[in-house]
Amino acid sequence: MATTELNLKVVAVEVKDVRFPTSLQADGSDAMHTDPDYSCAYVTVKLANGLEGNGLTFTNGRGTEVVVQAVKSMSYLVLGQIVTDIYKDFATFWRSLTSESQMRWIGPEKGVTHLATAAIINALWDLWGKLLKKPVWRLLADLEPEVLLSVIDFRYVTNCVTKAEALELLRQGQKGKEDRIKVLLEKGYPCYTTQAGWLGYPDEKIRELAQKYLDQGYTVFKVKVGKNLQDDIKRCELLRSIIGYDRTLMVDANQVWEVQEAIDWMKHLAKFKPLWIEEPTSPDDVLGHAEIAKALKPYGIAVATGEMCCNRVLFKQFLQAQALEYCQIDSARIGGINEILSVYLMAKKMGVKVCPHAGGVGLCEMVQHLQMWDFVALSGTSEGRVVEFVDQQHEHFVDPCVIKNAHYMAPTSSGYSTTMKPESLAAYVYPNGTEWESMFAKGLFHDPRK
Ligand SMILES: C[C@H](O)[C@@H](O)CC(=O)C(=O)O
Ligand SMILES: [Mg+2]
Repeated sequence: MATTELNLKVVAVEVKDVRFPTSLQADGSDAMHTDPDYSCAYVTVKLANGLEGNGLTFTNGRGTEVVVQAVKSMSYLVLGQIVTDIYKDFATFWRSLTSESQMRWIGPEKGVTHLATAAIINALWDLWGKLLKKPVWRLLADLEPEVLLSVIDFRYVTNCVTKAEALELLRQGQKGKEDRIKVLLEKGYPCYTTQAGWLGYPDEKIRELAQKYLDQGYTVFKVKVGKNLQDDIKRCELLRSIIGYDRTLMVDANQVWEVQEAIDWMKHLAKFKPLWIEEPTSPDDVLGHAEIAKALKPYGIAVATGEMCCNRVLFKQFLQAQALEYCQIDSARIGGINEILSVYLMAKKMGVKVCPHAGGVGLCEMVQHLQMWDFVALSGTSEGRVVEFVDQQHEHFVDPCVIKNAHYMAPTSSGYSTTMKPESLAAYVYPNGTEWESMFAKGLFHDPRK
């Protein structure tokens, strides 16, 4: 083996359980997840030459330990590989993770194994960007359409989009690409905020935050609903009184309702003119979402979902059944970029707008790259599209997302913006991090080691 190849050998795959005590302030709370501790399984893939790729999947508190174990169980598939061999036939490598004969049984392609896949795959994309010295959005945009397609496993989606159709869509996307890159570098990509709308926040905090983000130039806001109708009405009234009716409001129920309940509840909130109801019911209920979408159409309310959609197959069904009008891909739930690209391609073919989810550790950092690639090289537009922005945990990243005038600025550093600061890892690794030790000592959380 040549020395260059040996330098590119994966010599270690490490995973850390990293947690933040967000439940203390009800940050990130919704009707279903009332006390989330924003967390991640943080993966580092190390090459013999010392270069490292970092990837993560978003989790909530205790669930992290299960994902960490899944990453450990799958890491043998990455260890010892020459990383450039992976990139030469990335779709095959991706399938080797998702179809590993024994691990597959506890998925397949969903839940913990798929979250672990996402963390590993995200680390490999970060590494690819670092090797080529490009931010991932640019790496994706620079790949020839044929090469880009070679990373995608089309198994199970060819009755929605074939490889040949995908190639055509990508070729179309090449037209005007350089101009759009210029626009992106200058203006960035539009975002909305959920920060003023967490369910556990008192009214005064909502008022303050809504005003703060309004003053910063935000025109699109999302608020959590679904626990108590009278409270929802009060919260929507409050937000509308601050942002007015010229700006956009969305509501998010995080899966708490039955199908009919969702329809009835939303009729009461229709007067607040929400653009969409997000996750009205179970994330697996394609036909239920279709029923809700049909019933709420006359009220001008669209259905958005996807942050807990488990894989490309379910996204395909949502699209085929016209069960969503806004497709909310999540950068860390389905199997990483390779699979997410197939969802973008299906959404493009079906004429559905992608408005990514980003409430969680590192999700804003990653998802900006994907939506920027879409703007530059696939959909060719940001019209009617917006990426979520949640102002949490960015300070722990080496290359955090940058927002100006309610737009994500295009990242310029190499990689996927997923590298966390060593001092943050030392403080928040669970349960031995210095911050956790101090919170246990203060009695704020139970120490699991006792
Ligand atoms: C538990 C998470 O904070 C969730 O509420 C995020 C979410 O639904 C969103 O950002 O949308
Ligand atoms: Mg949501």
